[in-house]
Amino acid sequence: MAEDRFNKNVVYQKFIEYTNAPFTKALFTNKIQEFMKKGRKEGPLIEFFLGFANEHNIIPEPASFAEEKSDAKAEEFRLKGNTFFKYRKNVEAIEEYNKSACYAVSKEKISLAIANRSAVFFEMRMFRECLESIRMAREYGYPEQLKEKLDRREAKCKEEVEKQPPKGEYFEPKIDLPVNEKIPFVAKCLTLREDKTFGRHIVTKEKIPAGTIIAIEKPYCKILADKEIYLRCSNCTDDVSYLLFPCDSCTHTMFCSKACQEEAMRDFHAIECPITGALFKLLDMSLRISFRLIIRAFLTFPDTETMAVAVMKIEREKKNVFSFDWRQELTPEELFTPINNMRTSDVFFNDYSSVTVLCFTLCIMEKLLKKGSPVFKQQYLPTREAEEFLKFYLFHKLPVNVANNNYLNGVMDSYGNQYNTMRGMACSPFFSLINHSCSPNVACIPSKGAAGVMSCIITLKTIPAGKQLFTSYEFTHFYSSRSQCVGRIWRTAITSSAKCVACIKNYPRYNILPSPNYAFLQCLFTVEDARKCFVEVKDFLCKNGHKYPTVQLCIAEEELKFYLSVMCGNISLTIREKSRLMAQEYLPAEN
Ligand SMILES: C[S@@+](CC[C@H](N)C(=O)[O-])C[C@H]1O[C@@H](n2cnc3c(N)ncnc32)[C@H](O)[C@@H]1O
Repeated sequence: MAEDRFNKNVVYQKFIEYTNAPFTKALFTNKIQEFMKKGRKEGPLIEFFLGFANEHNIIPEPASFAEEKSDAKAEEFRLKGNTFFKYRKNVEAIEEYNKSACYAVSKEKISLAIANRSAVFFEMRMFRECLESIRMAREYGYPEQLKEKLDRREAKCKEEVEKQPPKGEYFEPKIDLPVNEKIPFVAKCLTLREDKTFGRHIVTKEKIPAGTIIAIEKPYCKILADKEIYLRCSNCTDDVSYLLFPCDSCTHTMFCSKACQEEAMRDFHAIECPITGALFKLLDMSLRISFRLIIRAFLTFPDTETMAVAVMKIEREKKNVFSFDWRQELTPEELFTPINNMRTSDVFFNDYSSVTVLCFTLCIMEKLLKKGSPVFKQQYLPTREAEEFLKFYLFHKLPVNVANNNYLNGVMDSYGNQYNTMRGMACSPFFSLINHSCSPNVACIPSKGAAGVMSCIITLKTIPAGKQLFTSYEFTHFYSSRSQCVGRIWRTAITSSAKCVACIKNYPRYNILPSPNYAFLQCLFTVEDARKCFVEVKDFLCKNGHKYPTVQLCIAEEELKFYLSVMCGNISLTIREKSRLMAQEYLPAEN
């Protein structure tokens, strides 16, 4: 993805050059200061930035990022996949084959790519997955003259499946405490409070022991990490690379079922499809989920005028997740209400660089929607007033959206790096009410439920009655320094006066966990092993929590998340394959 990073930088780099050049810097500073002084009239500021971007031709046309499907390109990716496969780089091979299917125009090329994918699953001894890919290759019209090869693979696969134990069941977490009557996905003892220091926040009315599952929530919106787009379903984010088939129109989107494809079309993809190339090249993951939240906001309403009126009412009423009875089916507008009413600190708008980045991002997104997505333009931008509304909505909601997302998958490796295991980001109405601390007492682990990926919230520490819940938005004190907490204005907008106990008490930094590499060990644990370890670690945290912070307790908190993650089947193909190779190298042969 180095190429993508470069492209993202090209646009931002151009802006940054102007921001730092003496003459334009003075111009920018002047405009931003004016905005800060004059009771925050954002109109002139937005117009200034949009005019500037236009005049200096900073943002390329969205169409220039579009990548046409082409059988020739598809063949290139398939051959690249073959090379990876030859050198046993299996996950990379699957990625290339899926990419090949995405770029292919003809059904035959799609079927060839998918048939090659089945060969990789065979090699990885994932026979059930291999059979799924064979079935799909046939559906796409695998050529008759090559049929024999596929038939042979299928027959061998069926033999192997017979020999394999049935697929292990994953643990479907349940809330460990009595649940809120009206919000069955949240424990009853959790309640919403609000004050000047913390804004809205969640407090427990009763003591909760460490290792307790306190909420299991369906995210309102999710997005895949860049590196996952040819390995996971764009809609449900599940790790089902053997089931993926391409979007009919764009080259960056795959689905695992017709149901997911339809849901994605309804929720975001009809708008995003013509600009997927630009989205990946211009926006990082946290901005992409913010963009998707904007799209979902519009799609909640038939037109911009209706939306503008509804948003005013929604903001006046200030409803949140606790304002609804979730036992009933909520309307799209009701589901959207707590999301629209998410908040971030106002200090964001007092910071020169945050406002500058916000304005750059607004310019990019406005252009993507206005020039790149005909469906959006036709439905939501028919008049000047509608265009104005979009700009204001972007300006006010982008900082909020960015501050209210969380990573999906938080198991760190031994260097405190969670990117290895990251599937993407999510935004959920209840979890977005939990404030940040570098010494968190809760964490969110993705789990699988009947309705797709869920955010499972678990306590890491015993929380006394009356105390607030905190999660870590980025790093904890044991991986990173204090300055990384208070300095993260763009993401959290936390002022130095905000109460983060780890920062106030200057909790120590331990840096590295002792295990060789957590992420890659996941596969060596069975669900049963993980469950046993989970109980032991939970017990350790409950008995020793009062001694916090110690290195053992910090490790135990990471372990708790790790074991729950294994129990929930949160093991990506990349990690599974790395663990398989590690096991081949280090463990005695089976026979
Ligand atoms: C995910 S929301 C948390 C809920 C938020 N307090 C509210 O009122 O909706 C993130 C925002 O909460 C605020 N926040 C988060 N952690 C905080 C803390 N430790 N102290 C004070 N404010 C915090 C910041 O404004 C941040 O942008």
